[in-house]
Amino acid sequence: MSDTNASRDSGAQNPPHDVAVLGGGSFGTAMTKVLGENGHRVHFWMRDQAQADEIRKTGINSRYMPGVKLEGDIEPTTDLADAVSKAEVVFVAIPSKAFRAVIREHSNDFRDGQIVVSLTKGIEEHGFKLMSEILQEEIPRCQIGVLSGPNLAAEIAARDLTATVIAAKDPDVRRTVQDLLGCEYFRVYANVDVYGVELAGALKNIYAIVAGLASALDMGENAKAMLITRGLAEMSRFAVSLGANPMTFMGLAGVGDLIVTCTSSKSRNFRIGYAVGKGQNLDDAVKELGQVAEGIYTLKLVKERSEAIGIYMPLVRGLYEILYGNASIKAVINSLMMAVQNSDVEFILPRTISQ
Ligand SMILES: NC(=O)C1=CN([C@@H]2O[C@H](COP(=O)(O)OP(=O)(O)OC[C@H]3O[C@@H](n4cnc5c(N)ncnc54)[C@H](OP(=O)(O)O)[C@@H]3O)[C@@H](O)[C@H]2O)C=CC1
Ligand SMILES: O=C(CO)COP(=O)(O)O
Repeated sequence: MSDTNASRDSGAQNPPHDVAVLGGGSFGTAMTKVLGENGHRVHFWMRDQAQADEIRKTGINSRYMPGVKLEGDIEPTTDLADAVSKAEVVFVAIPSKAFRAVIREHSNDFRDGQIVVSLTKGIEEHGFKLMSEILQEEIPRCQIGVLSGPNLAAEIAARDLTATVIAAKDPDVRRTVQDLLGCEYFRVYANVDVYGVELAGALKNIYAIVAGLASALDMGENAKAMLITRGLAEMSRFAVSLGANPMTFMGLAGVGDLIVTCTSSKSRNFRIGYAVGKGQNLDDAVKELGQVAEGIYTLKLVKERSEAIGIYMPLVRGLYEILYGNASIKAVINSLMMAVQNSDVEFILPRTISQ
């Protein structure tokens, strides 16, 4: 598949590069599309040979993005070592549950100084590790970045105007990723708070589930605004206690991503919450979704961790009781509404500790 000229008019002003995208799901496909349209040669790795064959033949990933045609110099492959060896920059969009295993199996294929960027918004079960920490452990000789923001895959694939954040310690990594991805419909802002950007992307999935529940229950607009804003207070309280910069939560990777996933049924996490709010059981909702909803795993890990370190997260606790403890939604809402009335912005007015 090679149609480089068709794509050079899409806004890319930089010379073409060889890049790799690992993960053939919705987000890997969306980012492959941006990179391909920007004129880069994309070594697009997935584990399913039939899927790679289909993309090579038709340009379409019908399982994850039906009707979306990938244009440009796209090389679908099931050979990860080959994809990585040819790439200057590697983007990883593999769900958090499989992330370490895939990287570890191929750790020798990465080169010294190669830029590796995680696109994954999740947390590893054992040790509460974020994906950039896994990359640091498995391929420490690489330069690592994290891309996160309000980035619904389907909208990016439709070339809807979108912005995201590249977080990396090294300014060259930030600039390289901005140059590779930026175009007339996709803007890449920079941040140096890697931990905050990455944790924000994982945490907001929990509140997207809460928002889906609220939508299923036909809650009013006031309630939706309350949930989003208190979600922001709760996730930033937790993240700051672990070392994130509170200001990151005012940016695209914080409040930006929270807004998009809490207000859109295009979010898979929102859809899970909506289904449960309509009475469907969690397992059936996940099966029916057929794609990853990281929030259901993140919820468990954050509940455990917040309790271990003594951080008050009433929405996390309430959602956990609904999804995993069989609590009635009505009882949880009542207990949240009747809790001690407290500080709005606790970075200005500290919370009253009451429990
Ligand atoms: N979709 C979105 O809008 C966005 C997603 N993200 C994040 O990107 C990450 C990936 O999500 P997304 O692409 O949407 O997920 P999807 O559910 O759309 O696709 C999952 C992909 O991961 C692959 N996969 C699953 N297990 C393994 C494994 N063991 N080894 C190799 N590949 C595996 C699947 O392959 P197979 O089909 O063969 O099972 C499939 O290609 C998530 O962390 C998500 O939060 C971030 C921003 C936006
Ligand atoms: O992270 C996302 C948008 O920024 C995608 O959210 P979902 O995984 O809930 O679809």
